[in-house]
Amino acid sequence: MNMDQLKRQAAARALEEVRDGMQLGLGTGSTAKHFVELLGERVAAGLKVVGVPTSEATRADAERCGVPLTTLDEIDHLDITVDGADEIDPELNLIKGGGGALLREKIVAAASDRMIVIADDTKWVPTLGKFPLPVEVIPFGLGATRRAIEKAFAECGVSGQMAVRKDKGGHVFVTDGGHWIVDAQLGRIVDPPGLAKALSAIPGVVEHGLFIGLASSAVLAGGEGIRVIERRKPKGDQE
Ligand SMILES: O=C(CO)[C@H](O)[C@H](O)COP(=O)(O)O
Repeated sequence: MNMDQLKRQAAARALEEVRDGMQLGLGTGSTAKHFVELLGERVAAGLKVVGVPTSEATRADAERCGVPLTTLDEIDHLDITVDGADEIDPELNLIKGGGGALLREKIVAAASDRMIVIADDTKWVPTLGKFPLPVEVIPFGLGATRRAIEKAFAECGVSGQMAVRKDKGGHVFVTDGGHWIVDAQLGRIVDPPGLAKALSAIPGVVEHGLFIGLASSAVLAGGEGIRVIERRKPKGDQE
């Protein structure tokens, strides 16, 4: 089975949790796209759900697949968000933002009763950090923001090269919110909750790709089948 088939399997397993009448957060990326497509098939067969997309790309996919959409202004909570991840550790802390949608993804995940992470099992790591950590920043004052980020890294025992993300054409990548992303090659993040807190305190940092205490479960598809890992601590508990 190839990687894409594994991603689709994980998406199909998460879909089993969806019930009629649910309000769903729709993630971004190649794995989340499988979920939206499979959800669209269920909607065509009569399932009643509404979704909040985490990016303009997912909005377009959901519209194409016939999934009815709403916003977090029109509804007061989401039952489940299903989204991919770039890395998942045994505490179900995540690195997200490889697709650049981390800000909306975090807003949507935080508004959800449950967040189910779907991935092929190569995303499962003992320690976060091999995947470059995305930090979404305001372009104004970027030099000052970068220095503050470096200081936060040093205080949290990590260091590494930082680069402003570029698109395929070599232009600065601009997020759906109009911000830029700095990707930091940290290698090994020893204290993800501590680093998340330090980055969140920096003026100029809009959001970062550390998702701490947000995932309720992870569905990992691999050569030997599907593993579902449940978070031990309640949602929002960062200790
Ligand atoms: O965080 C994300 C987008 O901002 C994605 O969930 C993450 O990059 C995983 O993507 P994929 O499913 O394509 O591997």
